[in-house]
Amino acid sequence: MTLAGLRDYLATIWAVAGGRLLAGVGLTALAGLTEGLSLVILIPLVAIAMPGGGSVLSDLPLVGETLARWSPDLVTLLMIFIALVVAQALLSRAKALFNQRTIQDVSAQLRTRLFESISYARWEALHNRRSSDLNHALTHDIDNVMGSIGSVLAIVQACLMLAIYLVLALLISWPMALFAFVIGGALFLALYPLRRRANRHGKRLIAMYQDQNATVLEFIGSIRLAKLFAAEDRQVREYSGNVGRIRGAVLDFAALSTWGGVFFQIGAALVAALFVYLAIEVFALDFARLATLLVVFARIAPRFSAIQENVQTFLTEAPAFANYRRNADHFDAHREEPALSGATAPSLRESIGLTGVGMTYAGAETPSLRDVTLEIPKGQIVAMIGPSGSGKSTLADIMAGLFAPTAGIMTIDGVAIDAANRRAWRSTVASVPQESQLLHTTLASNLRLGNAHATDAEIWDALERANIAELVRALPDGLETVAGDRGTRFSGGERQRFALARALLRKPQLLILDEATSALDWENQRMIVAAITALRGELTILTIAHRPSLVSFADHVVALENGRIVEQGSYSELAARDESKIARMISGG
Ligand SMILES: Nc1ncnc2c1ncn2[C@@H]1O[C@H](COP(=O)(O)OP(=O)(O)OP(=O)(O)O)[C@@H](O)[C@H]1O
Repeated sequence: MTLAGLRDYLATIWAVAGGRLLAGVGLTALAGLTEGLSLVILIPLVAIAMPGGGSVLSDLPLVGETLARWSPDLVTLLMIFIALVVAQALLSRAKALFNQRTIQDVSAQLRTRLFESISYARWEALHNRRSSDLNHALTHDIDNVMGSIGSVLAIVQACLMLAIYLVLALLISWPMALFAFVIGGALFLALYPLRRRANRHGKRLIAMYQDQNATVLEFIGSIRLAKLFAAEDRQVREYSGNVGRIRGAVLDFAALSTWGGVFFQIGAALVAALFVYLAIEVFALDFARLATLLVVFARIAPRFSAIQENVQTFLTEAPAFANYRRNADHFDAHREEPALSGATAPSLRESIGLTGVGMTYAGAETPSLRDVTLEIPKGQIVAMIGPSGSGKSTLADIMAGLFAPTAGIMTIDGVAIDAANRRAWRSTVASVPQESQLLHTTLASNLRLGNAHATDAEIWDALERANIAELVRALPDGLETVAGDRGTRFSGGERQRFALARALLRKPQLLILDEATSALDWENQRMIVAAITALRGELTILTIAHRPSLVSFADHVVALENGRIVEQGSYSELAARDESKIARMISGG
């Protein structure tokens, strides 16, 4: 993580949880103090048990004389001890809750913020991204950032506790305290190369999890395909290979990171042995102080290793914040402005115009559309035909306001569709794609995706128009029937008719059917065509089709080839011309 990255990381946490962080530090300090005092109380306790212990008390710096004068009895000391431990336990609990809330708040904010950035990004910035990478960014990356915040809090708090213990230890015996801290610090620094290597391993692991995530998502999306091609073996091999690599990497990581603990434990034991030797042989420390110092250091050692472990976790997990930042910035830079402002969609009263429209996809060498000029009067049904790859879907996406063309303009009654009103225009367009999906919820909720405020009467009207009302009426749960995962409860033709009903509920200014009937049998095609034909004059419709039966009802037919319009006219006019595309389609050429 670069310095600027670290500053950004800390500033982000501070912006969400600034005040609470300070309160957390305050609670930690209080908990540390009470814990420290509950240890110091050991000195008078041990002193009471020792003959002539009074002199031990009066030798203590700062509080010695007061304690010696007060000379508390055993029961009082024990009660103070218990009170301190109770206070410390309650303070530690409050601190843990504070920490958890800070972590959850930051994570909720980062997740929502990234989700928003992705949701409002222009389609150009999204359509080529692997969905598994987006999933990874929203789940694993943020989980890692949460983990790293937990370690930052733990590091800050452990440092604070160390400072408190250091003061206590200095009060008890400053030469011994200095000795222990210098050696402890040196041990910590000596383990730096180990931490660096662990960090590199951590980064490798993140990349592997990302790969695994992609494999799983692709697998789930293509189970049917794998079955059809009997390619389960390949998928299982790919997955198990990935799992095996992750297993190896995690074990390597564990082998490496656990060495830190081993070295630290051995180092701490050596230091403790040396410490006891020096305390007895060189500094001739009394038993009460030696025992208390040993207890204090016994508490300090785990804190040092906690810092060591948390620094390691931080270095492994904090790079995810850089990923988060890169993604959020990328999608923000492609934000569809003004996504949330009140830009209104141009209203279609006369015609949709395309003038010299061209489209070259990012990274593509040749344009997918060139110089398309077309006028679609309101209320007309326009059919688009052309071979595969001729640019039909690209043109439909531009007309739906999903993409901005890279050349030329699209107008509604002469008003240009641009960055400012493209999203508003899109919200008045409805599309029925080649294969419609339904969400795993009730039919009513699925249909209301088209129009959240649609009344039941409007829903039934749309179902009638889409030729599917009868089927819904026959279902025991009617509109409350759950569609099943991706709508598998219904056939492809039924799903298409639900999708058409959903599109109609939107009362769109333009309805786009992108090969909406191509996957259907004759009966289902007939039903959809009947539904579309009944909308003539009422809606402006763009339909993309391969078969003549699916364009014969159109008012106007446009043929595309290699991204250009090569022919257009009325169906009957084109059908009558021997050499026309339509004539060739009808004769099966
Ligand atoms: N995201 C993309 N990046 C690069 N090239 C693309 C992208 N999407 C489509 N293309 C290319 O643009 C051309 C037009 O594609 P498009 O999907 O519009 O054709 P189509 O006529 O709808 O084809 P089909 O009938 O097979 O669906 C094709 O050559 C395709 O490879």
